[in-house]
Order: sequence, then C-alpha cells, then structure tokens
Amino acid sequence: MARISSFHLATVLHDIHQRQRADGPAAILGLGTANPTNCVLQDHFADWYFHVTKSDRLAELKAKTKKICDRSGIKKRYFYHTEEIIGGHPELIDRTLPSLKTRLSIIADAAPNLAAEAASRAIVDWGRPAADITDQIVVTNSGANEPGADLRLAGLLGLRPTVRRTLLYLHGCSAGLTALRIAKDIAENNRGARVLVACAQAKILMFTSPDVDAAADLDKIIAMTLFADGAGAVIVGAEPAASSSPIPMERPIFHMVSASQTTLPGTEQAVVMNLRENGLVDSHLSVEVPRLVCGSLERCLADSLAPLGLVNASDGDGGRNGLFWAVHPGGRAILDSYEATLGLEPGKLAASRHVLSEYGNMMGATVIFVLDEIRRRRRRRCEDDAKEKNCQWGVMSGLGPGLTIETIVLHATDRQDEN
Ligand SMILES: CC(C)(COP(=O)(O)OP(=O)(O)OC[C@H]1O[C@@H](n2cnc3c(N)ncnc32)[C@H](O)[C@@H]1OP(=O)(O)O)[C@@H](O)C(=O)NCCC(=O)NCCSC(=O)CC(=O)O
Repeated sequence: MARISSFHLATVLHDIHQRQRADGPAAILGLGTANPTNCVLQDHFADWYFHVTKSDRLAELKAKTKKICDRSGIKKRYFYHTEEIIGGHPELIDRTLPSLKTRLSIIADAAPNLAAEAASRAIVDWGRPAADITDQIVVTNSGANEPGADLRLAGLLGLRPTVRRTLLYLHGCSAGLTALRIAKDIAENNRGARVLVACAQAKILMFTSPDVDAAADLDKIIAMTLFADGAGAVIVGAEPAASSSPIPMERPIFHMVSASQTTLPGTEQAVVMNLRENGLVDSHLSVEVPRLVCGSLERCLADSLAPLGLVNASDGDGGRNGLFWAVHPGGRAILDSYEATLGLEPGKLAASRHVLSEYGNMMGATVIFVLDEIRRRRRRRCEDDAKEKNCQWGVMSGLGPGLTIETIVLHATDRQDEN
C-alpha cells in the first residue's frame, strides 16, 4: 500500500470514519413485551407470599405487607416462579441454606425464554427478518452465567453468528435506558446496524422469605411487594429503509435525540444489590430514594434539555408539560416525586402509572412497557389523549443503583397515530 502524507492521512481517516457512520439519528423501529403466566393480584399477594414461604405465623408483618401493597399503586404482577417451584426447592425460603446454584439454574432458562418472546414480537413489529439484526444487547438482573442469556437468545432467535453481542448483568432498574443509550451509539456509528435490545427480569434471584427481624429489614419486604417479572425488546437503527428500498420498509416509532447519564454524589448506598450464596438477597432499598430523586431531577433534566433548545425554559413549568414522559415506575412514591418536583400536570405520567399498576416494577424491562403504552395511547381515538398526542418531544427517565439517572430525549413520529 502506498504511503500517504500526514495531511492526506487525516482526510482518508476522516472519510473512512464518515462512511462508517449513519446519516441521521437512531430510532426505535419495533417494540415487543412479554410476561410469564403466573399472575398474582396485589390484593392477594400478602396471603400468597406468606403462604408459599410458610411464614403465616408472622401476622404483624403480614398485615404491614398488606398495607404496603395497598399503597403501592400496583394491581397485579407476573412471576416466573410458582408455588410449585418454590415448594420443590426449600433452600429458596430457608435463608440459612445456600441457594445460588438453584436460583441460577432456574433463571438460566427463564431469562432467555422471556427475552425471546419479547424479541420475537419486536422483530414482527419491525417487519424485517431476525437475520438482519447486526448487534444484540441483553440486559438482565437474572443471571451470572457465561456463556449467558445473550448467546442463548441469539440461538433461540436464529441470529447470525456474526452478530455483535453485549451482555449487561446486575444493572438495576436503569438498565433498560442504559441499553438503549448504547444501542443509539452503535446505530449512529455503524452504518446499517440494526440493534436488538432485550431486557429480561426474573426475580427468583432476589426472592426471599420474610425475616423474623423484618422490622429492621423492611426494605426487603418492599422489594417483594414491588418487583415483578417480564421482558421488553426493541429494535434500534438509523437511516430507516424507505418504501422504494429493496428491503422491507422501516417505520420509526420514536427518534432517539440525545442520551445522558448522571450519578448523584453521596448516594452509593441508597440502592444496593450484592450477589451472595443465598441469591440477591443482600440488597438494600433506602426509604430516602424518592426524596433523593427530587433533589437532583430538575438539574439533570435541564442539563439534558437545554442544549437541544426544544423547550422554552422561560415557561412557568420550564416547558415540561409540553413534553410526553416515559418514566421508569420504580414505585408509586418515585412517580409522585417526579410529578411534584417537575410540576407535571395530572395525567402526564399516566403511561408509567398504568404499567406500574398492571405489571409492577420489572426493573430494566419496565421502561419498554412504558414506551409501548405511550404508543398505544397515541394510537387511541380518545379525546382524553388528544392533548398528549400534540406532545411531539418527550423524555425517558430511569433510576438505578449509583444512584444513577439515565435520560433519553425522544421525538414521537406519526407512526404512533396509525391503526
Ligand atoms: C413502598 C411504597 C409503595 C409505600 O407507600 P407509602 O410510602 O405511601 O406508604 P407508607 O408511608 O405508609 O409506608 C409504608 C411503610 O413502609 C416503610 N417504607 C417505605 N419505603 C421503605 C424503604 N425503602 N425501606 C424501609 N421501609 C420503607 C414506611 O416507613 C412505612 O413504615 P411504617 O408503617 O413502619 O411507618 C412507597 O414508599 C414507594 O413507592 N416507595 C418507592 C420504592 C422505591 O424506592 N422504588 C425504587 C425501586 S429501585 C429502582 O427502581 C431502581 C433499581 O433498583 O435499580
């Protein structure tokens, strides 16, 4: 190969770089969700939980669990684990016994199977064959195996052996947004890339029996009353194929405008998940989380939105009610904090509250359910939704260990309004 001058080298490298990059922003091109079949109504949860963990003698704690369920904003949740699975493995409810091996072997199937169901729906929604996927990001708090859920999922979907795989374990609830942020970068920096993001949550890893000393350990009960199982998947790509293209036409649902992450100083111990011999039960969820969110949310959003010039900061509400909101419903009190801190009108978090109510907190997968619900609401011909449909620009926001706030600014396309 001929030697080139340093002046030309810079031009050549720049040209190669430009040719590799896509022209235009990444977009969500398909969406799908899935849940396991075991559905437990929140009104019955305390009875079910204390029964399957053989803890009915803890009457006071059971009453408190009922009270927390009543205040949770949740109607029902789905679990991969059933009374039969728990009954067949006494180590899952005996805190003195090691149970990590049992838990990992149960979720080795659960996480990829749930992810595959959601991903298959996202691929149908996208309209192109699975073999056109170039990159795959799998996110799960349910696993610690290698080869892991990513390889199993690639096999279940029949992806090409050249697919570039990324696997994120134990990222907590912000993981759905983390994966979407990475997918956006991959799609925008690799022309033609089509990225499958699949988030699957099976909480058997953190399922635990109530502790006799649970008064000092109430956050474990809170985790039992909030978290649930489910999977969400999206296809992300830039430069969607047009109708004139030889490949099937692609129709963006949301453009991904910008993505950012903020870590809140001094909050490292607020949400903690450590894998131990008896699962993810060495965890902590601070009662302070809703308040800590309040303290930092405004600054964090201003940092994300101001450079884009999309909202008029001089509006009384900072332009925030002119946006649509896809907030990870970490808990009812978290959504209340967002609403109060940002001065959001009632109904702005309706999609998040609906998902919390129908499914609970499925960690990283939840925010994909929220996006799907926003799309459903934008499609409905209902007067209540008319004002919301006028909001073209929106914010996805999710909270995770760190404490970390992930933010993605979105633009909703017309595809939402089709029937
Ligand atoms: C759990 C709730 C539904 C309870 O509703 P209310 O707060 O309105 O009800 P309440 O005030 O009567 O509280 C009921 C009892 O629970 C206690 N309580 C509440 N939160 C607690 C916590 N984190 N740890 C220990 N105790 C807690 C209260 O002190 C009270 O105890 P007493 O009766 O003794 O006074 C709500 O607080 C909530 O949604 N909290 C947010 C949960 C959260 O942090 N989610 C983030 C998940 S993490 C996430 O999404 C990110 C990630 O994991 O990565």
